[in-house]
Amino acid sequence: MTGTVYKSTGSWYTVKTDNGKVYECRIKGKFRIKGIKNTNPVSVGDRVGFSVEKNTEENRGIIERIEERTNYIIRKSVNLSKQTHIIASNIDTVFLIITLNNPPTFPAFIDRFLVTAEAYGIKAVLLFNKIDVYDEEELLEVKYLAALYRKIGYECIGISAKTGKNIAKVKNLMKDKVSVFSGHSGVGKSTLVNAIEPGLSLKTAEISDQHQQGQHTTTFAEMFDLSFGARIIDTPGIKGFGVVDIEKEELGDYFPEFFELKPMCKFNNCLHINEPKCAVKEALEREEIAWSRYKSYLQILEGEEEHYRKNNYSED
Ligand SMILES: Nc1nc2c(ncn2[C@@H]2O[C@H](COP(=O)(O)OP(=O)(O)OP(=O)(O)O)[C@@H](O)[C@H]2O)c(=O)[nH]1
Ligand SMILES: [Zn+2]
Repeated sequence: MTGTVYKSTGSWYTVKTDNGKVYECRIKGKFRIKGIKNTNPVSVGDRVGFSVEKNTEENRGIIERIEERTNYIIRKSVNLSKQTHIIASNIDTVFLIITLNNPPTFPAFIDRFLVTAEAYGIKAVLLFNKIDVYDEEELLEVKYLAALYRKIGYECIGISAKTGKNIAKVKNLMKDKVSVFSGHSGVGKSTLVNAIEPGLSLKTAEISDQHQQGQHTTTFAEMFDLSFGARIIDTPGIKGFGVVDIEKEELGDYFPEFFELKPMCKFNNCLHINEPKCAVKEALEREEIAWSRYKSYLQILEGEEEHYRKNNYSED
């Protein structure tokens, strides 16, 4: 039998077949995937092959194999074993919910999030929430930001989880896909999920300082079926949508508008800092690339973790 892992509690995995039949499965013996040093061999979102256990309670199974993952998001282990914990796998879209204020979501944070999504190979969509309360000036800022990120290739939608504005568009993007919702605490994740699927309440967690990641919370990701053929993975207690180690040389590749220009840089290993004839810096001077993006790039490159709570627009 084959199915998808909907829930994992450490030793038991809830697996749903394509016909909707649910099995509680275990793993037999040491079950390891080659090349991955992780604490959990099977994660929510995995497609698995399993056998139904005979002579036991009904709907029990043993997982025998995992299909290759298209992607997965991770958390570093809290102890120093250098192991990683796979939070979830096979994600189609990750939605970042953004508000200008109450709470503020700064471009540096958005950029860090997008870099992570690029590194993971997951499509990212930006949702600007609470547009019902913005004044004209704030709406202009949303428009500006949306235009900035659309130009790079990211889908952007202004929404109101409260009034229902553009929620149908979000649902459309989610149909037949597996989605994850992220954003700071208070941006409206719970309200949005409830607008999308009334009655479903998730324990959606804040994306927060990576410094707080050490504060271990023993909660587990879980996948939910929605009424319109979409699926959501809820990641409660997981601070951050994961941490990826990115080499300095590859960071620019996760800024799509930089990556596109890289072949035109004089040096093929150009870091776009002080190198001569750098196509990225030239585009920056012509204002074809946003300065806020370049600032975020330099900050990530320098490993300045603190900056994502500051506003890269302010003149400093
Ligand atoms: N005006 C307005 N308020 C909203 C909207 N969406 C959410 N809110 C309000 O924003 C506050 C926070 O919303 P939540 O849905 O609890 O935010 P959350 O992201 O789930 O927060 P955490 O659970 O802390 O992660 C609540 O008071 C909501 O009523 C919106 O579109 N417009
Ligand atoms: Zn360059």
